[in-house]
Amino acid sequence: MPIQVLISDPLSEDGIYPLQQATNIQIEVATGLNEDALLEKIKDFDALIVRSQTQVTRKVIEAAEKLKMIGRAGVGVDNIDLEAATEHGIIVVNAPDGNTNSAAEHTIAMLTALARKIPQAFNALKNGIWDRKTFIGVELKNKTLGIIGLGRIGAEVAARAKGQRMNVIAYDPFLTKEKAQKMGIDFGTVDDVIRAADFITVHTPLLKETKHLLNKEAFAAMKDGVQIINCARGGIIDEEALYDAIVSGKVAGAALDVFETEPFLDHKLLTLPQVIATPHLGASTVEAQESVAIDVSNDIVAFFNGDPVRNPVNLPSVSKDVLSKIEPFFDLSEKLGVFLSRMTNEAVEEINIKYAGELANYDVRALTRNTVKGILKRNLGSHVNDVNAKFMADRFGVKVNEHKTTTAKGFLHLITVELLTATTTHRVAGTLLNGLGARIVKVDDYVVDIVPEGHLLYIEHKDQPGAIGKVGTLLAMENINIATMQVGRSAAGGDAIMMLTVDNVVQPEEIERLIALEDIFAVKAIDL
Ligand SMILES: NC(=O)C1=CN([C@@H]2O[C@H](COP(=O)(O)OP(=O)(O)OC[C@H]3O[C@@H](n4cnc5c(N)ncnc54)[C@H](O)[C@@H]3O)[C@@H](O)[C@H]2O)C=CC1
Ligand SMILES: O=C(O)C(=O)COP(=O)(O)O
Repeated sequence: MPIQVLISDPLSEDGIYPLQQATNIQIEVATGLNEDALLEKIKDFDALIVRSQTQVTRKVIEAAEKLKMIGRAGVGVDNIDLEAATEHGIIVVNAPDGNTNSAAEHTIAMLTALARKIPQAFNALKNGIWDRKTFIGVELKNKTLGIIGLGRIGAEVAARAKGQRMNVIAYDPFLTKEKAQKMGIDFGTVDDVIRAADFITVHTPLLKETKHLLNKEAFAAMKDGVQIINCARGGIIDEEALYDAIVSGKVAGAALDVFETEPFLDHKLLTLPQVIATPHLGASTVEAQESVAIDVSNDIVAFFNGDPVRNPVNLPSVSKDVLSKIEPFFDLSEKLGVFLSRMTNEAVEEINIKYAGELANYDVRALTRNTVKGILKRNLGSHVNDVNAKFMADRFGVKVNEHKTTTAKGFLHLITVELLTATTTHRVAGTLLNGLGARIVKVDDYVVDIVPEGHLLYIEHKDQPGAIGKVGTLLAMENINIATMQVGRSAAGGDAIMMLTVDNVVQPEEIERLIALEDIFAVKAIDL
């Protein structure tokens, strides 16, 4: 029986030739299916290829009895329930490089069209109006382009904007001063970018952290007359806030390719003359479509031939033997990474992971990948997983070192993770206690005993009478219940930390209030 591949979104005919040539593969193209039709159809297929339209929900995955692989002919996998796919052992691959150029070119096209009001002028002309007054534009030269998210596409946009003689300022959690200097651009925080830019373009994935990154407050902080471009994902910009900012005159224009809900029709943003829009066309070129289709097709052929795939998004790859020894540490190793990632906002330069005790006898690379994933996922979200964690670290120039020693100072096993940035080093150690489960036993130089679960608060403070009380009182005022609390100090009257487990998520404004307390130096909320 040949391998059945369903293509449920429009794909380049030329790009799928690797599938057409494979003698063991049969292809069916069925685009525009609604969920019910897809639920029915998917039952018979071994592989599914999609673009951004098809919503590969948990329900679809659960109905896909034979499905072993999903190919995303493009970058964003936010239309695929990765967790469900992984749970069901379905490998997801994407094509992260094939449409970079097209998306960057589309962004520049939108930027230029926006600055010179080309769509509006063309529209008027089509309607028989020869109007040379209304459509006065602005030059790009010497203007500042703010880029939020300097990955593949963001970096290409930066290079092209420099060609337009624009100044570029960017923010990306992986952007360091050296990298920025090499690219001939400025770098700063999101706030710096927002305040400095005449045009702002976003190129991040849509994540919890990037959802409504450009919101009411962000628009208020921008220059008057700023112009906005979104060719990344709907939802990074709060569409309501954008509408208000345009109507109030704060934002002079916006060019949108992607929307919170697609298709994007009958929306009030489209009634504004300052808004130009395309229907998610960033990757819609002959070249990009051929390239992404070739990439996923090759990966599908490779996978069903038992060969390694090039662009796995969620592929687990641990031998059964090793798995039985290290599996109990999977959750802990990732949580140590997540914990550390919350302790600094600076670009990560190096990660050292030390396995002490019995663990040192095993191949722990899968745990290392898990920890690295835990660290990187703060900024990469679903773009990073155990399979591509090491690759992502390499891509962002983050060194990952694994160390082993058979002595674990009183513990049967101990995993110590160290995270280095340009100016700071943070360390956290964890273990599994026989019958008691996972514990974090050290944070920097402080000995602790924390169950790595729920909502944690890490607070640096001065060892001073009343410091703990102030924190307790403020949290009580905010109606946040403290479940557990531990303190550690370097010396009496010196630096100290509090580690609290609380019953609710601590909101950013509550953190601000804690930081404002006397003798409190740093507060980090860590959700595990
Ligand atoms: N309109 C379209 O048709 C297309 C849209 N896209 C979308 O463009 C986006 C970017 O794609 P790529 O550049 O290929 O991805 P990438 O993974 O190479 O780059 C994303 C960058 O965003 C950064 N980032 C993550 N969180 C951030 C935050 N909070 N603030 C600032 N930066 C943050 C990451 O560090 C990374 O460098 C994706 O959402 C993708 O789906 C991609 C292709 C076509
Ligand atoms: O690659 C991406 O992330 C895109 O947004 C492109 O989407 P599309 O394949 O054109 O539906």
